[in-house]
Amino acid sequence: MGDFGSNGSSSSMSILMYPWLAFGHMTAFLHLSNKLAEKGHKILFLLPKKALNQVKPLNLYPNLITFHTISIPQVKGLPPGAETNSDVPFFLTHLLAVAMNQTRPEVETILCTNKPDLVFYDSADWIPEIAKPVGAKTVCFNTVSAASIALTLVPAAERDIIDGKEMLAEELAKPPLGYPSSKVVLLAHEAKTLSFVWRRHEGIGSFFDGKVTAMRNCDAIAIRTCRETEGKFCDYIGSQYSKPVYLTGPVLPVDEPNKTSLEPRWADWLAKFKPGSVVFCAFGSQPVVDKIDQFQELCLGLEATGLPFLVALKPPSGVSTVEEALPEGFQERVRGRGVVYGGWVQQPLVLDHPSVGCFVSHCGFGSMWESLMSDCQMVLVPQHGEQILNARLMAEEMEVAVEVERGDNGWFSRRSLEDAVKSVMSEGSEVGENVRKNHEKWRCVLSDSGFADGYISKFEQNLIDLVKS
Ligand SMILES: O=c1ccn([C@@H]2O[C@H](COP(=O)(O)OP(=O)(O)O[C@H]3OC[C@@H](O)[C@H](O)[C@H]3O)[C@@H](O)[C@H]2O)c(=O)[nH]1
Ligand SMILES: [O-]c1cc(O)cc2[o+]c(-c3ccc(O)cc3)c(O[C@@H]3O[C@H](CO)[C@@H](O)[C@H](O)[C@H]3O)cc12
Repeated sequence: MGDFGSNGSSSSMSILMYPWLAFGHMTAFLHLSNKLAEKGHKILFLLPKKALNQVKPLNLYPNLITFHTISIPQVKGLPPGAETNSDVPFFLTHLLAVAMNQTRPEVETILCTNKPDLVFYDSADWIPEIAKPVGAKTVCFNTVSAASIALTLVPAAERDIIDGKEMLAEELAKPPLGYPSSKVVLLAHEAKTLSFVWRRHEGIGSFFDGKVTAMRNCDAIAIRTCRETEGKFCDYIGSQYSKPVYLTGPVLPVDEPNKTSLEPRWADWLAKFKPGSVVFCAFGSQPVVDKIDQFQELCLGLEATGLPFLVALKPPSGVSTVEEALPEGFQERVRGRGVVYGGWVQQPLVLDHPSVGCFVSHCGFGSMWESLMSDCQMVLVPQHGEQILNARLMAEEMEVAVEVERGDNGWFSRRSLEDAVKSVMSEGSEVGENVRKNHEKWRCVLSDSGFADGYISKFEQNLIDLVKS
């Protein structure tokens, strides 16, 4: 680890990063590490062994960013060998948090050995307790939208749970006092997906308790967002916690001159189609479409658009490959114009391909930024609370995307998917023109050369001041 860890002795800071064990989070922490390494700061990045191969290629500064693998203990109830939440069904996520808590002694040893100036974390709410004694300042870095934190993870959102009784959907949907938006909210049936937030688990309490502790005990809260899109939510969070909220801006990887190129199998396949004609669909790094019927509605909706499409999705629950989940006769019908792939594709590069004109996304926060920076039309199929809020931000506040309609049972149909895609892709569609125009405006603001750099420079200054304080 060389001379990592100066505890403020030079202008270059040493920073330890320990993100939540999920690719969406690790990727965002690594993008931020790249930005800080670009300014000469040293990073020690903790992550589980199995994640290393996927995350390592994103490291643009191997001389300044060092990976240190952490052993994730086997916790009863978790699938054997589980290390990230890609390995764990959603309802068992709390057990992964239990496993992460058990890494505390190992992290404490690393801290004592390295004595960094700063520690960045999001889920490991005990970090401040072990960082303070070694003189490190702590930053709780949130990779999700400020809106989703403001709605559920502030002290005013505390709920009384009586004897483990599940809360009613109406109760879950109620925004906390002073919440600054009437558009970025959830309908009652959507709010049911928030019940995990306040549910208590033996030994670790609730997700709410963990996040509020993480933000109460840090020296500063950081959020991967910008004032232009989420200023009022950031101010609300700052006032709820009475502490500084530093914004990093979008933190997207820059176009490197020698960056890796899109895998030839996708580049060649996409090149067969007209510019802007292909619909790309991906739902992030976690298995999200649980139900085989919804998976099939998605496929059939894309088929019905008549457009070429590339889908990169994990198989739904109950099957081990996407092929097993496809509707009958589907592959034969769409051969030559539609592909459903169960593996990982290079999403930012696919979005950048000239043939791709529409992105059907689950609206994870990483995907939201990537799609905003692209010139694709955007169709949103959010699955969980946080993604639904991101979708509301994009569709209702920014008016840059169209959200697929769902019935009262929360399900979408092939028809609603087809309609949403056609509404943004058909020539002369008023809705399509409106979102294209608004998206273009935002893309210009966000991709202005000084925009992201301005955020990172200000963020770096915030950190320097914090370390000196
Ligand atoms: O096939 C794929 C799928 C995904 N990806 C990448 O994986 C990342 C996925 O991140 P997202 O934030 O969109 O979505 P995830 O569902 O994985 O993340 C989850 O945790 C982090 C939160 O900020 C998200 O809101 C939450 O949904 C994106 O950067 C995307 O480009 C690929 O490169 N290829
Ligand atoms: O679904 C969510 C709804 C909501 O209003 C807020 C959140 O916040 C977070 C979050 C995560 C990390 C932070 O530092 C702050 C907030 C959510 O994170 C997701 O939680 C899932 C369940 O534990 C987890 O599987 C996923 O990896 C996280 O991204 C969700 C909501």
